[in-house]
Amino acid sequence: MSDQSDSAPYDALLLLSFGGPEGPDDVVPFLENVTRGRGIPRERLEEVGQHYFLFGGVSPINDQNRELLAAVREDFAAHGLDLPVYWGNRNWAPYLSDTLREMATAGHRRILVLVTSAYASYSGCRQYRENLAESLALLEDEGLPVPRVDKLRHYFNHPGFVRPMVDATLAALAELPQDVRAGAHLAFTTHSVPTASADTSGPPGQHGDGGSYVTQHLDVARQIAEAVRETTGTEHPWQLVYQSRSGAPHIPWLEPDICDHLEAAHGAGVPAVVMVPIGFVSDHMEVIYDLDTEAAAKAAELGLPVSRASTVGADPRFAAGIRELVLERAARERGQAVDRCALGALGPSHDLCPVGCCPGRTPKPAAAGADDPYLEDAR
Ligand SMILES: CC1=C(CCC(=O)O)c2cc3nc(cc4[nH]c(cc5[nH]c(cc1n2)c(C)c5CCC(=O)O)c(CCC(=O)O)c4C)C(CCC(=O)O)=C3C
Ligand SMILES: [Fe+2]
Repeated sequence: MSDQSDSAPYDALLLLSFGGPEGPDDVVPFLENVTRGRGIPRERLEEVGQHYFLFGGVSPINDQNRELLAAVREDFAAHGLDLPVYWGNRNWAPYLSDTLREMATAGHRRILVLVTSAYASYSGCRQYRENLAESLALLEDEGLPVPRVDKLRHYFNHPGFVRPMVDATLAALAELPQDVRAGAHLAFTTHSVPTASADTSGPPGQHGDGGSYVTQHLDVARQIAEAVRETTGTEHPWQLVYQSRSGAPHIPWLEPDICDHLEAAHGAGVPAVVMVPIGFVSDHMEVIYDLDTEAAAKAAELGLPVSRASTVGADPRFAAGIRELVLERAARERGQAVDRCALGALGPSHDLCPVGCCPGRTPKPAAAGADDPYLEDAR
């Protein structure tokens, strides 16, 4: 076993997230940051801006990341792990490049990165790796030392992620009226992405038919449904569905959408649905608008009872899982053999994204993978 407090060779952990607006004046510039060069129709942007304005122009995501940071720091301290934890975002302050500059200036040279997305996909993995490469290039231009960055493996099947989601699903089931509870179906939801992007998610050997993105979500959904059956003694039929689609209508994205699914379920006589947003790690805007507002309104219109499971957020078990993943990776970087904890059928994910993992539409340099331009030593 690895030393419980040895995170060497790493000297810092970086929480890397999406970012969100913190007031009405932030909404438009935030959306411009998100959609720069991504060809999202103008009407969709105006509509999404309204989602934020409905909540006073504030996304809950930044506060949720502050809570996660606090939980991770608390967990590290309680376990004698002396590793500073920083936070940077792709689309809003604190911006990744500012945080990395601060880290490099503070003397950090080996940085481990945790992204707030548990799965393989361009948006949830490679795009963050591109953001890291861009920020490192900026440091280089500024004449600052360029730290080496590594990214933690995908944690979708780590108990620190799965166990809180099981409990959240049980709690959401318990919220349903008793007379419809036993017949409830589970709708596991995640962000829709273009099918072309899903099909090329994960390492090249896993491309095709939804790629790693869909396979990994199905693995989590199956585990949660199975754990719920073991606990309640009731088998709840389940399906993986999608939400938050944003592309132009002629481009195929993963389907069915949660709202269409609710309508179909109601039409088929399903008495209630529990929505389980396994695709997200906190109850941010995609959850509180797309599920709690839009899908809930659809369900109310249909007269279909629904409830929604919470995401892991700052659950102490998630923080503990992050510590375990940090210690695991540190030990492996030191050349030590360690247990690599993973539930479900897929096994622990790769440490280093191989060449061709989750490609974008236009090739860009990406850090923290086999094709990292800043990786001097062959690994
Ligand atoms: C896979 C995935 C995740 C999960 C993994 C992860 O967490 O990273 C995710 C998370 C999030 N997405 C978020 C917000 C947005 N995503 C957008 C647009 C898009 N997302 C995409 C994918 C994903 N997105 C894609 C393929 C697009 C199309 C444009 C493009 O190809 O890039 C847009 C533009 C407007 C629109 O919705 O069309 C917004 C505002 C927020 C913040 C919420 C908050 O503020 O609380 C979060 C956490
Ligand atoms: Fe998104």
